Amino acid sequence: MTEPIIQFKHVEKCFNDKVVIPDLSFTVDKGEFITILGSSGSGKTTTLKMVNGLIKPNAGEILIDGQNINELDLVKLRRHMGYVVQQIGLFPHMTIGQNISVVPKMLQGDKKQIDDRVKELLKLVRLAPHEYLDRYPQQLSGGQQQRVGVARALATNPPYVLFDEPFGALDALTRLELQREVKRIHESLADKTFMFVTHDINEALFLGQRVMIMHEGKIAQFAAPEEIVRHPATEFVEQLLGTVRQNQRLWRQQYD
Ligand SMILES: Nc1ncnc2c1ncn2[C@@H]1O[C@H](COP(=O)(O)OP(=O)(O)OP(=O)(O)O)[C@@H](O)[C@H]1O
Repeated sequence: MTEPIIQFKHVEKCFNDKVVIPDLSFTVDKGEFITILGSSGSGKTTTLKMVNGLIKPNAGEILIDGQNINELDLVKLRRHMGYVVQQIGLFPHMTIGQNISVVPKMLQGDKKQIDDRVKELLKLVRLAPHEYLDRYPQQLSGGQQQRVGVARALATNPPYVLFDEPFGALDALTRLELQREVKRIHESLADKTFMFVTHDINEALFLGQRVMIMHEGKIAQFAAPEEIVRHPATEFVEQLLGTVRQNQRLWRQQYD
């Protein structure tokens, strides 16, 4: 049974009188992994930031677990939403263990429980605790830092995790490795809702159980990857898919 957990109803967002999102409606179900794909400036980050209340819409309704976001305590809401971004922002003077435990320490006092949780999270993102717990962020590679970012986002066991282009700055192989990890983590943690913004079509189709394709602030298509590939709903979606096909063709011409 599907259970709506994030709902946008006729949401509009303007910046300085310019309408960026004219009329956005969609529903995400509990436990889904949604990717949001679109060209630069199509409104992906704005949409994600409206989910955790960092940006307020000008009109329309946003419901989180059935409750209007305007009626929620935004500080509490954000503690229930992990957030992973490209500039992950680890505190340089804190160890990896301390970085992951910042918010859990604010919320509860039990040191032993928090220490155990941090170790469990490091294992989940495949960083051996005995090796990484006491290191400082600058002693980690970019990919390892992003793993810490994912662990930190999961530290309070949030029901939702939002990702904004988290792997955009990583090399192709590290990126692929982390995509697999995030997919595995989502599968291993029951009922967590993931929303993941990317402009990489391969990443979007690989990770998303459903992919929301945005174009100029509107949804061009919101469907399972197979459906998008088989039945692109608009010319824009066709063009996006065309970029993958073109790459495949070039690859074959050059090397087959
Ligand atoms: N704080 C702001 N003030 C004014 N305009 C903004 C602001 N934030 C975003 N915009 C504009 O809103 C539009 C959508 O921006 P958004 O960051 O949501 O796009 P995006 O799809 O995430 O793009 P990208 O892939 O480049 O990050 C853009 O035209 C952008 O210039």
